[in-house]
Amino acid sequence: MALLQTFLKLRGSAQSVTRAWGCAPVMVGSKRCQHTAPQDTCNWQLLDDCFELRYGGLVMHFNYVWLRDHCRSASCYNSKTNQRNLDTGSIDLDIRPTKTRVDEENLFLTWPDGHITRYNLAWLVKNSYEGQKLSAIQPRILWNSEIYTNAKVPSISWEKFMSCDEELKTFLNNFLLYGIAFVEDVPATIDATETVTKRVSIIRETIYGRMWSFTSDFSRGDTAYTKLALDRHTDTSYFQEPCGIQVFHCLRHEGTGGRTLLVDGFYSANKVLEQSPENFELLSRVPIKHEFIETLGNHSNHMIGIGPVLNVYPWNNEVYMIRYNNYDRAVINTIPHSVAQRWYVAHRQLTDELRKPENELWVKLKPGKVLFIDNWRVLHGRESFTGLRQLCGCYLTRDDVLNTARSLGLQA
Ligand SMILES: C[N+](C)(C)CCCC[C@H](N)C(=O)O
Ligand SMILES: O=C(O)CCC(=O)C(=O)O
Ligand SMILES: [Fe+2]
Repeated sequence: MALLQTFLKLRGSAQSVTRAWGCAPVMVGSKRCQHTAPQDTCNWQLLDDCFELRYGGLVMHFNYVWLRDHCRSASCYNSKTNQRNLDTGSIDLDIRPTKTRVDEENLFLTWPDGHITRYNLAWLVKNSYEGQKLSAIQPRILWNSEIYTNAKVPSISWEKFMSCDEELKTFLNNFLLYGIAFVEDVPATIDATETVTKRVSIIRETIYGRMWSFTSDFSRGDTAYTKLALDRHTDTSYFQEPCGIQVFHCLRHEGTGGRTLLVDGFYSANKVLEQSPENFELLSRVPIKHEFIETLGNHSNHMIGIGPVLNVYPWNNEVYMIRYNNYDRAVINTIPHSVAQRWYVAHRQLTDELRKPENELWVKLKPGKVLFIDNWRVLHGRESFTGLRQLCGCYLTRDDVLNTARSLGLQA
């Protein structure tokens, strides 16, 4: 759908696209393609190092080995298992097609051994680098407190959530768009929290257990197990793959304070990108370490995670994960002194953005209200509190949550 929109948006500008040809065309062709707009033609050229295709307002370049590798014929690709049969290692790296033909909907290439590949033109648009570059892997709505509040995202109630797939789909759609979502009226027990969680996906067991429930008893070597305030952070930044989703359910609180703070890390990252691309680049290129060291009675834990603060897809600069935990950030020894100052400046800019009061969403978690947080995107924190407060929850594996979303027809 998104691609189709891109496609439609760009089509009008096709005529104005100009480009200096990289190398002398060997062969050119042109075909009016009836299935789109009347004047939507598709032009192609066999260049020395790639096949150039102009179609649907895009100028696309396909490497020849790529084209051979992506043959979807029955002998090259098993469409029952969606797996490649073709041995990529057997393709001549200097391969070129011997014949090219285009009809209304398809491109046909004949290879030196006589094998013919048919590519649907819309498939090529969708799967081209140029097409991919224009669309987001994950469409999102970046938010500050006002944007999120004005969006009036509805909470889903437990009964409907458990019984109706459409409700689960709405919930996941909101979760993917905003990075947070709530289920209300859940029985205030660990079991019910587990049930509601399993409706979404598979629980990720960690050093904290599967389902956990904690109070301020300092049973683990971490500030979370106290009554102290916690500044905004992502959890398990010290895992090589930080947990994708965090679930919180406050089962009881007899006291004051203890509100939960939520901040959209991608909103702030985007501000850094807009204001200072160099700072964004530093935060996305320079790897740092996070660490968790804990000594329990007869057992100890030492976790280390290495990666940049901002993890981005290099082809479109889309952020897909933020690691931000000033408590758990380890000694920095992965940055040469010549870069350290600039990195701290960049980190400060991101910190300033994350700390702007207008970016803070404060919620008081009450028994019955289960919060799902995208731990790769939305930072959480808490206000200090008094009295007995019991919080339960768990982590989810990200791949499996996205899998559920895709199975319901969502883009994830
Ligand atoms: C959620 N639970 C209480 C189980 C664990 C808390 C882990 C806290 C740790 N500093 C981190 O940020 O990962
Ligand atoms: O107590 C809270 O509200 C959250 C503490 C925390 O950051 C955590 O458990 O990960
Ligand atoms: Fe946390």
